[in-house]
Amino acid sequence: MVIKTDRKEKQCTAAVILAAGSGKRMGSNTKKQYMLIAEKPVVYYSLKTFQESFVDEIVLVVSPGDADYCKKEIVDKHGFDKVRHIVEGGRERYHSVAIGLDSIPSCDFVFIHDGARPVVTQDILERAYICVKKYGACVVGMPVKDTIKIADTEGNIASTPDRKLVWMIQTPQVFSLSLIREAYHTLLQKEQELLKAGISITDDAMVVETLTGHLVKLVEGSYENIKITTPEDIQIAENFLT
Ligand SMILES: Nc1ccn([C@@H]2O[C@H](COP(=O)(O)OP(=O)(O)OP(=O)(O)O)[C@@H](O)[C@H]2O)c(=O)n1
Ligand SMILES: C[C@](O)(CO)[C@H](O)COP(=O)(O)O
Repeated sequence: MVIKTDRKEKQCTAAVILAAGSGKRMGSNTKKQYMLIAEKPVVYYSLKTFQESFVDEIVLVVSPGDADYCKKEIVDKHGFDKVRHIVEGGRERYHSVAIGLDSIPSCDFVFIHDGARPVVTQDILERAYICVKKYGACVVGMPVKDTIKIADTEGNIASTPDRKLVWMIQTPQVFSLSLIREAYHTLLQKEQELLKAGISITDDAMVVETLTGHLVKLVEGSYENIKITTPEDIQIAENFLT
């Protein structure tokens, strides 16, 4: 006899948190992921949010030479026991993502998140998770508030896209693990070809859009979910976090 139940198996969810950037635009001696906001390093905040979420395990990607510091001073110190691997990233963000993806054991979904976005919230993670279970590929973002112009190479306005269709893209970017692994595998195979064509890969959605036929759904993030990029962002994030 077969007994039907409505109970679904819990699906395994992993996160890759990226902290292997060099922070050139911040122009600080301390890498921006370790700069302090309310006495805690920037990357602490995303790790805390993921640690306290439904996500099962975390891979933290750091710059070469930073793993011991991160383990002792951030991960162990704050009891972030969902961090199962701390790995060294690569030259570009997409190299770091590919390395992070390689460290995840078998899981159903993966959240890829910039450690430089400390104001990510549980609500954002929940919305992204609902989306990815339905669509397999979802990125967090917000509709733009300003009018956006596309410029030509001389600094003149070339066109004005319809603002209703323009979003600024944030992280997390969330995918079925098999889809994003396949997309990144293809990216690394075609990297030279893409570079020659002048295509720069700045987010994970782009890897899926460009190299698979899979649609990527937009999910509402928050205007507070900023990426710490330049010095004034530290104070802005501190205002949101305290
Ligand atoms: N090779 C790289 C480059 C970036 N990142 C991470 O990707 C996120 C977004 O990158 P960005 O803001 O551009 O960080 P940086 O590369 O550090 O900054 P910049 O571009 O100003 O040098 C950050 O959490 C950063 O640590 C990474 O893990 N590996
Ligand atoms: C992925 C991203 O956060 C989306 O806005 C962003 O593209 C990463 O920043 P980078 O400066 O392009 O590395």
